[in-house]
Formats: sequence, structure tokens, C-alpha cells
Amino acid sequence: MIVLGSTGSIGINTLNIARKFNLNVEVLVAGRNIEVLNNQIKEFNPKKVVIASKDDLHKVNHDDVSFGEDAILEAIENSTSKTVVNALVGFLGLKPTLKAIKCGKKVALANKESLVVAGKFIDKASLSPIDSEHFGLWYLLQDKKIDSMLVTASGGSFRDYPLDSLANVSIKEALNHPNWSMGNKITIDSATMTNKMFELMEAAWLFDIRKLDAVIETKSLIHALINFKDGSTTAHIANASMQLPIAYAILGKCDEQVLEPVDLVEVASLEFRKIEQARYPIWEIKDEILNNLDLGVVLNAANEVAVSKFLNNEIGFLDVSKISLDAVNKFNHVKAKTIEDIFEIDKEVRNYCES
Ligand SMILES: NC(=O)C1=CN([C@@H]2O[C@H](COP(=O)(O)OP(=O)(O)OC[C@H]3O[C@@H](n4cnc5c(N)ncnc54)[C@H](OP(=O)(O)O)[C@@H]3O)[C@@H](O)[C@H]2O)C=CC1
Ligand SMILES: CC(=O)[C@@H](O)[C@H](O)COP(=O)(O)O
Ligand SMILES: [Mn+2]
Repeated sequence: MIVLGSTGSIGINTLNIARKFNLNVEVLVAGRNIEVLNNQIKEFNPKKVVIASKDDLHKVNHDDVSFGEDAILEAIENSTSKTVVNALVGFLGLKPTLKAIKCGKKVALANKESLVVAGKFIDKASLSPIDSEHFGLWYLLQDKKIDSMLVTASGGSFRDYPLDSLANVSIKEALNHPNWSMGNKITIDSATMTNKMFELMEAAWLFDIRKLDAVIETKSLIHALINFKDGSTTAHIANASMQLPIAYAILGKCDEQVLEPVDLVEVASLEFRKIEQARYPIWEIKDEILNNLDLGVVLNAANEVAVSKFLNNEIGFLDVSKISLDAVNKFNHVKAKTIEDIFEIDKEVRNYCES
């Protein structure tokens, strides 16, 4: 397989699964963490390596290493692997998703931004979702009439903070997720609840359904629920680890034990909370976004600019959602007719939010 983003949180978990199931790794793609990459090269012996920057080429212990976005696309095109794990973060992941599908490969998709920004131009039949909630929904599917689908949210880093302290929280506090160890960008998305907005859009594209909602479950043990027409609800319960979703997305099925089962006596109790707009201002546009998935490219571009500014200490935490809400309001008319339009709109929104 090909692993895009091998040095990140999902990438490292993917290689844990490759090790456990003895899977061949043909290509590794990473950014700037060359030390971790070199260890991965030593262990998995890939044929080809791609990194982000020309400046780091000399540090990589491999004879066939190239750099940059075009090199990622070329590596996909020139590979024989049937599966691409896309664990890149952000809009950067879109072109590789499109290229992999065009080359007839299956995409084990962690990069939810691909679907958020361009769901209508992506062949969903070529995707296997890695996102834990969508894996959970997929796991729960039965040949029965579905009424609605629910994903859970942890509530993020500030779920228990007093509301009047949110304006002054630090980057370090924002990166302190209660249940998951993930990359910085998604951890901030989780704190603002934008991650859950993205996940509702992702579910809409993957399962062709609009009756979707999210609820906070503070232990991240229940990942997804389906309400069936007959009045019953099923829930996907598993310990908070990405290895199970990744194993299924790559292997299709899995009968070996990947995780310890949840010990309900040890868990003792679960707590559910409503997602309140006062704490998560982005939730104000949930219905607008679900009724108009074309806005995904706008929300994503604004959010990427805003999260990057927050992590660079240029704006406060509450400004992240403010920037996204302002952009969605300003660009609420956009409708991409072609995939090229997606790249244009993305650029336009970024320029607006940067200025
Ligand atoms: N982490 C999780 O548990 C979950 C993540 N996801 C989604 O999965 C995706 C990845 O998330 P996560 O693993 O947390 O993110 P990380 O930030 O941990 O990892 C991102 C990966 O992308 C690489 N990368 C960044 N920029 C470039 C570039 N220009 N060229 C090549 N490689 C690059 C990084 O390289 P380097 O580190 O070497 O710079 C790293 O390997 C996101 O879309 C996220 O929303 C979804 C569900 C759960
Ligand atoms: C592990 C995973 O799938 C993440 O998307 C997770 O859901 C993020 O945590 P939140 O529930 O806090 O958004
Ligand atoms: Mn998720």
C-alpha cells in the first residue's frame, strides 16, 4: 500500500497495522519529520519516498526520494499498490484522493477534508472511511430502513471550561484533547466543534443521508449510532483507538483482535450532552451547511486559515469560529460546477480570510 502522511498520528497507527498484519508498504509520504521517516524506511523498506521540502532531501536515507505535491501524485500514478491510505491533513489531501481514484485504487480515507470540500466530485464507492464515527456507521449498516444517523463528539479541550474563559485560553490548553492523541489541526477542530461539522458533511456524502446529528459523549466510547425506522437504535462501541477503523479500511474485514473489548463494569457510566451554540458558535450554521454541502469548501478554507493563525499565536481561540462564520456568511452563494471551481473558491476564500 501507499501511506500518505506516514509520520502523523494516523500514519503511525497505519504502520502499526501494517506491522501487525505484515502488509507491504510500497510508498511512504511525509512532511518534515525526517527522523521518524527514516526509522519507518528502515523497518518497512518502501520502493519510493516523497517528502514536503527540497531542503530535507539530503537527510532522507533512501535512493529514490522526491519532494512536493506533484511528486506525491506521480508516486501514486507509478505505483502498483491497490490501496492508498490518505492521512494527509487539510486541503492538501484532495488532489491525492482524486489521483488515487483516477488510477483505480481504493482510498482508505482519513483526510476528511477531501469529502468536505469536494464530496460531489468524488466517487464514494472507491472510499473506505477511516474516521472513527464513519467506520462506526459503516459497521452498523444493515439491510433495514434507516431513519437517521448520529455521530458522537468528545466536546473537545474546553468542554468543561467556564464560557467566559474561552477568549483567553492558550494554544497548549487547546491542544490538550480529553480522549484522543491526534495532530494539531484536528485537535483544534475538535475544540471548536468544526470537526463534528466536517463529520456530518462527511457522513452526508458517504451514506447519502441528511437526517444527521451529533451529540457529546464524554468518554469517546460510543462513536456512532443509527436510528432505524422501526424505533430501534444501535450503537458502535469500542475503545478510543484508530487502529480498528484503519484495519477495516485497509483490509475490508478483520476477524483478529485489534483492540481490547470495552469493559462496561469498569466504564460504569456514560454521560451525554447537547452541543450548545454558546460554547461552540460554529454550531449555529449546522442546518445551513447540511442543507447546502457546497459550502464545505468555504468553511474548510476559512477554518484552515483561522486554525493556522491561532496556532501561530496571531488570533484568540474564539476568533477561529468567528473567521469561519464570517466567511460562510460572505460566500454563501458559491456553487462549484467543476472540480476546478473548488480550487478557485478555496483560493478566493483563503485570500479573503488572510486579509
Ligand atoms: N488523528 C486522528 O486520530 C484522526 C485524524 N483524522 C484525519 O486524518 C488526517 C490526518 O490527521 P493526523 O494524522 O491527526 O494529522 P498529523 O498532523 O498528525 O499528520 C499529518 C501528516 O501529513 C504530513 N504532511 C503535512 N504536510 C505535508 C506536505 N506538504 N507534504 C507531505 N506530507 C505532509 C505530516 O508530515 P510531518 O509530520 O512529517 O510534517 C504528517 O505525516 C486529517 O485529515 C484528520 O482530520 C480523522 C480521524 C481521526
Ligand atoms: C478519532 C476521531 O475520529 C476524531 O475525529 C475524533 O472524533 C475527534 O474528537 P472529537 O469527537 O472531539 O471531535
Ligand atoms: Mn472522527
